[in-house]
Amino acid sequence: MTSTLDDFEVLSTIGTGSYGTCKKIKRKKDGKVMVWKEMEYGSMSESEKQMLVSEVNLLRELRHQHIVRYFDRIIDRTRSIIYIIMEYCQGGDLSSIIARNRKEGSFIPEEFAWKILIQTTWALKECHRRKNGKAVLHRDLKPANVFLDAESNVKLGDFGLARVLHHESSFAQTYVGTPYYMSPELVNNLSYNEKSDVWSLGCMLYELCALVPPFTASNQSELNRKIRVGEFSRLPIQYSLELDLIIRKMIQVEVVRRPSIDSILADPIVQCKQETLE
Ligand SMILES: CNC(=O)c1c(C)[nH]c(/C=C2\C(=O)Nc3ccc(Cl)cc32)c1C
Repeated sequence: MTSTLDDFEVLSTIGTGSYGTCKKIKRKKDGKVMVWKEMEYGSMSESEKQMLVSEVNLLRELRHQHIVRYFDRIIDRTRSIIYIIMEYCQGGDLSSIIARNRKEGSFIPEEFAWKILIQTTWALKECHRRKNGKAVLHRDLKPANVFLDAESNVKLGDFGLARVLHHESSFAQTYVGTPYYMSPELVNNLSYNEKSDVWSLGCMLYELCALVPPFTASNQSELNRKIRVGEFSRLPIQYSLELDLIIRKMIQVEVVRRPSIDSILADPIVQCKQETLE
């Protein structure tokens, strides 16, 4: 049965992302806590609206323990707002964790970094699996789009919608922030592919450990130059050679030398670390 706005009580606003506002809600009939992401679509073109609808339908099909669960959507045509109702992730997002650790001057434990690496890789593997012939590439993997449940397990969210809102007409209006994780192929205007998500995963894991992105600059052209060169500092010395090495492999400028999702999961160190998670 399709939900209506009256079925829910809004508890609080928990995030204002680049693609809309996230609110913590409670379903009145059973008290279940969820979230909805409000997205105003009035300024979208017809093709963007159609892409948004097909994107939401694609989200509906994806069911995985490390992907935020999609429950329903409500469309308020009088106010041109779509409400996407999804799973509540009590642990919040990785960007808040990075900001807190940076402020405290404390590094995250290595075992937590391995857990995020492994569970996010599993989530990307599911995203990249063909669904009705359509690959769902994340396109905007970053700490603000990776959430944690009450047991600090990864819940990948906001994927795919980036493809809709990156379209020129809405990109300029809604996209905020510096694209620190842009892959060399995107910088060089080449096509985006599964390994572009691997590049972003490596950048995200690097920032989770180093508390700064691998590439920083004061302007886009300098950032693009650094990304093309692909040189960055080793992780802080607290982290093992193995963790530094696998992240370094992901942040390879040459796509063919970058590991695939499957080869990351097949890595002996990852396999060993995964056993400790199970
Ligand atoms: C500081 N962050 C929070 O408190 C926070 C919490 C506890 N949950 C969230 C966000 C989500 C959440 O809890 N579930 C979600 C599903 C999809 C998307 Cl795009 C976002 C969320 C946030 C931003």
